[in-house]
Amino acid sequence: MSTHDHNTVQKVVHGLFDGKGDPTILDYICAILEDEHFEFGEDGEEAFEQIGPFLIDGHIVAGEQEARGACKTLAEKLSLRAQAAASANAHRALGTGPVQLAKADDRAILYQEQSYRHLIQTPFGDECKPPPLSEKDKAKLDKRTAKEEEAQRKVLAAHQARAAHSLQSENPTIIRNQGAGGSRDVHLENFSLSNGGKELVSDATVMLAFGRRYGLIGRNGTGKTTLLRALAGHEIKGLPANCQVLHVEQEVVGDDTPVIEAVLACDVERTQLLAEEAELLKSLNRERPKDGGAADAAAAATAAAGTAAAAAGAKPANGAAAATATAATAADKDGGRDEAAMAARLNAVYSRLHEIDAYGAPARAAMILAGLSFDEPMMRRPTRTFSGGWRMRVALARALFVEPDLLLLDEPTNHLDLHAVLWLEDYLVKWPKTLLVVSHAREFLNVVATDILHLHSQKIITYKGNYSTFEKTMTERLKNARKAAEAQDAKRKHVQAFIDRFRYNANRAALVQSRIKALERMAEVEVMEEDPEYIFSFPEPEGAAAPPIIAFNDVDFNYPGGPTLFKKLNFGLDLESRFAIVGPNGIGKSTLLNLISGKLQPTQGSITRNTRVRLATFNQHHVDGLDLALTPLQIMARSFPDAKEPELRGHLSSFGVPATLAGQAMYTLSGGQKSRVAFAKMTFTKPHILLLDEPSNHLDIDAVNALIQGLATFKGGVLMVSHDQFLIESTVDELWMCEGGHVTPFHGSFDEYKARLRAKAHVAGPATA
Ligand SMILES: Nc1ncnc2c1ncn2[C@@H]1O[C@H](COP(=O)(O)OP(=O)(O)OP(=O)(O)O)[C@@H](O)[C@H]1O
Ligand SMILES: Nc1ncnc2c1ncn2[C@@H]1O[C@H](COP(=O)(O)OP(=O)(O)OP(=O)(O)O)[C@@H](O)[C@H]1O
Repeated sequence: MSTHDHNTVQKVVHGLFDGKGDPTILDYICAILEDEHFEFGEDGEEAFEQIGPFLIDGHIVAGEQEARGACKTLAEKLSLRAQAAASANAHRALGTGPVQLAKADDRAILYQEQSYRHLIQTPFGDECKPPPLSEKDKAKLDKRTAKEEEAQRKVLAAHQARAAHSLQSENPTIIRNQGAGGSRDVHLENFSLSNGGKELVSDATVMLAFGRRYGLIGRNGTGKTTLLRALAGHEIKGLPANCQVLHVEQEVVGDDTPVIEAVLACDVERTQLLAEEAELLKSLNRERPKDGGAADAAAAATAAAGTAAAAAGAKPANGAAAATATAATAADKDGGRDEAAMAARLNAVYSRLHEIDAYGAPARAAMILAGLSFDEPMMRRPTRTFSGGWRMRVALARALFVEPDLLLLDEPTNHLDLHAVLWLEDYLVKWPKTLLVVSHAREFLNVVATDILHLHSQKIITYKGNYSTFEKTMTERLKNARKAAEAQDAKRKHVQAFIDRFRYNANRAALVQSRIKALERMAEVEVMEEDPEYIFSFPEPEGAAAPPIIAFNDVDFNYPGGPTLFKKLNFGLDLESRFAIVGPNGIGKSTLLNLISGKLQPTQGSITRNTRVRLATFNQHHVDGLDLALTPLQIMARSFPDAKEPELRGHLSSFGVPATLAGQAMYTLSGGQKSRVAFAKMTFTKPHILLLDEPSNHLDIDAVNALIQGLATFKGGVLMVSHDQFLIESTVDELWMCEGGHVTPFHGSFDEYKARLRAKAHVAGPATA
């Protein structure tokens, strides 16, 4: 426990970190240490858990090791045990000194206030209320809260600055003629990884064989993204220096570059050669050969229109031959030596352009972009005109175009519509190099992965086969291990019984001895620790609501100045409704949810809504909108000031946000962990209708199962936009198709819907496939 003596803590902390870091952060750390319930733990271990991230992210210490050392020192100086020893010494040396009662100051008031806050705010609560706070104390409390929040924001800002710096990477570039000779497999041996002082991977060994496609799975927050980042940064031993690793993590920067150019720019050699060609042609006063650069636009247009054949065959008739002719003519006509040299160089440039398939590049780039749902006009638009989600697709297109030795993708299907997911699956199946993809989408993993890497209990185990095979193997292994453990246990008991029975029997002494040895030799059968099961518990809607809950009557909608998105929509929703809306990006699915929720109003027609009905929406904007500086508990307390802390904690925990996570700043949470907080926030009002926009994005496979179970027992209506086949098939009764301004039921299964989409698309493979 802490001494919670304000002055001592201030003196020790400021003395230890003299001049380092932001004083506000140091004050915040002091406030944490002064908490009378603060535990330092053995050698300051618990202190490290709590203040380590602030020390590291606030740049007060250089790294984890220094943070641990500092926490140990703080424990030695400030823990109650240390204080008791010090005071015993002081007592012996000085006798009893005056006790400064006045120092049981504002902290005590604050803690009293904080622990009673909910009672104070519950006017009719029957609990015994503490005496009301004076205005002065209230002001003190507000000041303290503001100060703490300011410190939290500074820590967040420091973290964001560091993250932005470490993510600043060069544009991905095609690297040719590399890695010739030698094995292109990657052996990562005995590596460990941690994040914010939390050990995520411990002493793991992983082999990535060239040409295989690995699906990396594991519960939210186990460290998958951390592993990809470490690989991309070449921070793990065993990754050959010449292995080109590309991690698609950040969207491309928005500027005036047209989308297709942003992709083509990755072929730096091509760009340089084309620039040199232009220079040489200018100096030689020549025109560019007809079928050279002009092929770019035509190829882009054709491929974008979906003619994949054109993507493969849009090379110029013979750029090099044309160049030879140009060069020869130049040399003959002018006879100048410089000109001849330039012409020869131009010839070499054309040869190389031809060799690297420079004229096929625009078609290839366009084909990839088309697969990711960019139409031709979109390919010509500057990247700055696109939203983050679309710029993420440009980043993905660039990586596919570059074709690195090791491609790292982190939940790529989250950013895509079903059309694009199906295209990507088909494209990756033909991927000629090594792929490591984090995904929670079963179908995607079933199609794409040749192997599964399971990150669990800080270990990584490789399973051959796709996700379904992994699931079967895992279940089988667990069953066998449990059986073996039971058999071993029975055998032990049997041997032990023999020993107990004949222990004092001199005739059997030798036998007993040998059984004791046998018992010692019997190894424990290791049974993999199973993750705790949980379900998302959606509270029962509060207050009866008679149908019709929501009815659309001849609803038309368009954004001001925009095209008509919906025409004469007529449908109703009630507590029994279980629908999923499917349709391509930009067709209006989110708009429809906004019309239902009342965020948008129809331009024609009307929507009637039962006024007693509570609707709750979950979408990525809600997840992204959570204040990263605050903890999940603070977020809940702000949104629901009348609720009591244990109730908020319980609710967070029912969505897989346990106590430790509830007190961690949001910015330290993984994608899936953040989604759970958004779920908890959304459902706290006990809504009647859930409007879920891609709810399974970021959730791990067990969490999706938990969501499915939760929705199965939910007593209200559900309308979701999703491309997650497993989720849809497990939760909804009907598919609604958003198409041509209408929303109509699709009479068929999800597989039939997919077959319909696939029939429309045609996918060409990667360049070297
Ligand atoms: N400062 C910090 N303090 C404590 N824990 C931290 C800190 N920063 C990160 N973490 C933890 O490190 C882990 C990082 O997880 P990472 O993002 O690699 O997980 P993931 O497996 O990719 O998760 P998801 O499936 O949700 O994307 C999380 O458990 C997170 O809570
Ligand atoms: N606030 C807005 N103002 C003007 N146009 C908008 C606005 N929001 C969306 N749009 C446009 O309306 C169309 C439908 O958008 P919406 O987001 O509803 O589509 P969606 O089917 O949900 O797409 P996605 O699957 O990408 O989320 C798109 O063309 C979009 O650009």
